[in-house]
Amino acid sequence: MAQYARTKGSIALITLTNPPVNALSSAVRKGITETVSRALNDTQVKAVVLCGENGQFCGGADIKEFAKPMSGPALVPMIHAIEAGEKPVVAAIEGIALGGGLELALGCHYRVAHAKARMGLPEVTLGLLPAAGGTQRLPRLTGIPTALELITTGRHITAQEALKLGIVDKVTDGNVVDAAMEMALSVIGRPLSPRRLSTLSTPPLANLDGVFEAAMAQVKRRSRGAMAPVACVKAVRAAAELPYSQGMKRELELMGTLMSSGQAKALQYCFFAQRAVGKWSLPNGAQWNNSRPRDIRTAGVIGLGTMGRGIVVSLVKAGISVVAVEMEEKQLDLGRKEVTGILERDAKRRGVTAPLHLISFALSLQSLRGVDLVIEAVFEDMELKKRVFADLSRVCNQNTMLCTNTSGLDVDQIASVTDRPPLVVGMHFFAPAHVMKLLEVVCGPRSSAEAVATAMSLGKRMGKVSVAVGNCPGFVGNRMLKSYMDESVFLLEEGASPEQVDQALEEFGFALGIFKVGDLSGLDVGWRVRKSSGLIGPDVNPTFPSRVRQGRRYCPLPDLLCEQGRWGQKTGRGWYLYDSAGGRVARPDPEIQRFLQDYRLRYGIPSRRISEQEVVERCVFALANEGFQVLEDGMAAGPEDIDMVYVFGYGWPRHRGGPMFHAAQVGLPRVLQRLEFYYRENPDIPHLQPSALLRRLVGAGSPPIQQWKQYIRSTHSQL
Ligand SMILES: CCCCCCCC/C=C\C/C=C/C(=O)SCCNC(=O)CCNC(=O)[C@H](O)C(C)(C)COP(=O)(O)OP(=O)(O)OC[C@H]1O[C@@H](n2cnc3c(N)ncnc32)[C@H](O)[C@@H]1OP(=O)(O)O
Repeated sequence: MAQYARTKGSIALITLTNPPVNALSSAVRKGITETVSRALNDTQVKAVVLCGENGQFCGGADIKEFAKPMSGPALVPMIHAIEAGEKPVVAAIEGIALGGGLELALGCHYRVAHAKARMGLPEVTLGLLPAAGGTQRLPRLTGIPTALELITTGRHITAQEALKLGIVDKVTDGNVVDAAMEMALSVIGRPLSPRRLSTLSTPPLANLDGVFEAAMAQVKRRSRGAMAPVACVKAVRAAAELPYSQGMKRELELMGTLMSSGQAKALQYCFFAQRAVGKWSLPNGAQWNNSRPRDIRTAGVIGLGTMGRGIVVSLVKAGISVVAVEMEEKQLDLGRKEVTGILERDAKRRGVTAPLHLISFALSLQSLRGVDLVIEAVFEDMELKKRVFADLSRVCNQNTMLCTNTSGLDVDQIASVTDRPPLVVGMHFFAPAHVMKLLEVVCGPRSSAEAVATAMSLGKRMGKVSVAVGNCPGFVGNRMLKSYMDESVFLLEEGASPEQVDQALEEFGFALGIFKVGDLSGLDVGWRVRKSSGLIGPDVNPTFPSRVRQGRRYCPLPDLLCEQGRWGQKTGRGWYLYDSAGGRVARPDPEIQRFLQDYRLRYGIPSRRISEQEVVERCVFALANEGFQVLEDGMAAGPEDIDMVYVFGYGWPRHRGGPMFHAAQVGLPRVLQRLEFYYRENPDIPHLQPSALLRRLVGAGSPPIQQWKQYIRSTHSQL
């Protein structure tokens, strides 16, 4: 898995061969070890060039091997042998040099990169650190602040930035192997000691303590509860304070702790899950690799509210020409201003020109006649959406794909008013749509494979993680969210405060607690949905609203709050208090405490002390329990799909893998036992009743998450 050739007489060319990214599997490490030794021992060879086949230098360690016992030569001595060798070794970096791939290149004496190459040490995103000497060599080369930033964020850099930072010695537009050969020939005979990074000292830095303290504070703030960024700071500190050999010991020690951690397993699971969700399939056998997406060049967006604006920006940034339609002139002008502003700010940040020429604004659906695809983003109201789709069906070319950005309405019902149900799919974006990475692609029972393929691929083009989901109320994300939200308000009834629930969830790792999220997105949104679904209406006694609706426990607290005009940040008051309408800083509100006490008194609900454990278990296990039901109902293809929906759309802490992975990590028997306990205590909350799939999995001895699909008994799977 490393080829050896002697070229130009005195140059040995070693080529890594492990498609698609030349990951450093045990076979590749063996190949490199053997070929480097051969080159160093061949008296005809004066210099060595190391490259990767198929335009990729190296994607780093083989992540799949992390789950297995280590075999074959280790990376550290392999890289050390290259650096310590008496012949110059030049890395020819094309495509990518990531993780162990960049560490390998840092062990070489010179580095030449193609202008389009990208480099980085992304181990932190996998719950690890660059433990093949990366934390020790990079600070010696770039200085501590740069190394700290690159290692703790895992950010990829371009060849140009790498050149500026001194990480590569030369950048070429031409053939990188030829340029590396040329460099190799030119350095033969030059002293190698100054090129051995491990022998150098880190460049001096004033206020070392201050720099590391600030870095530590920053990583703790940014990635709450994640271990790897903290370990990365510690490892770089070792480079600054210890001789290389001791720094390497510290690097290994820190890596040892990370490698065996649940966080690393969760993050590596996420890496593969993110890729697995792109491999969708439908019950009729159509799937990602046998269905051709359409080439979308022009799109229409209807509705320029918050969602529509974000969708326009996402499409335009993907290079698609967009016709943005609003029915009222005032809304259109507002939308135009907002969209233009977002694109201009983004372009300024990136030092490019805003692609405003790609957008046109219109007041009539007629302007959508010739577009390839339309995304409707009007108000979440079935009758309104049906009217829009019936109109689109009349106005648009017969072949235009019609997509609805609904967050939970029946896509098939919407499709039924058109003349082309096979060309209708749901594209559920998350607010703000130009920022959030998740796209739920809702496959209606009549959506064609071509339509699904097109929506999935369009999502990818817009930089989204597209997840195919079934057509049920709330789809995957919002359907599960209901159990989670219900639990959080039930906890308030029983004695908790919004800040107590939020704190427990934020300590668990959520970016924001559920009540802060509610205030941010607007409490009136859910209020409207509850009204339209019949949960609130003329039958409900306004002075003493019932706590049972549609046959299950119901908490009227959010409705009572909305009736008081407490709609969240937009009104300056919600579950929290804000300085003014639109304020962002949440403060606990004593009025809410009184409101909750009065409520409990009125309904005779005894207030009790609720532990952090109960908050997390009831919210998170209820969420996962609904996830099992989603799987059983065939609305998600597998646990990975659910987990990616939560990681990319709902602020779920990535280092906990997703709700389904978390359940597996906690242990399915424990999750089952806690749900049984809470259900016994609250028999009026059906979503606490353990799902049949969870019971079956426990009965089968809790197989690994990758095998769960075998236990699903869905008879009408939509995926
Ligand atoms: C007691 C303790 C002892 C410790 C001893 C420690 C010794 C030192 C150990 C380790 C140090 C080094 C660690 C590392 O290097 S960790 C890996 C770092 N590299 C990365 O994180 C890169 C990951 N890959 C990517 O970011 C992307 O894949 C990409 C940018 C390379 C390419 O992107 P794209 O073109 O979009 O393609 P895909 O992402 O779809 O990937 C294609 C295909 O390739 C698979 N793949 C990619 N990278 C790896 C990899 N590093 N290992 C294994 N497989 C990889 C990917 O999964 C896709 O395959 P598919 O899932 O089957 O579709």
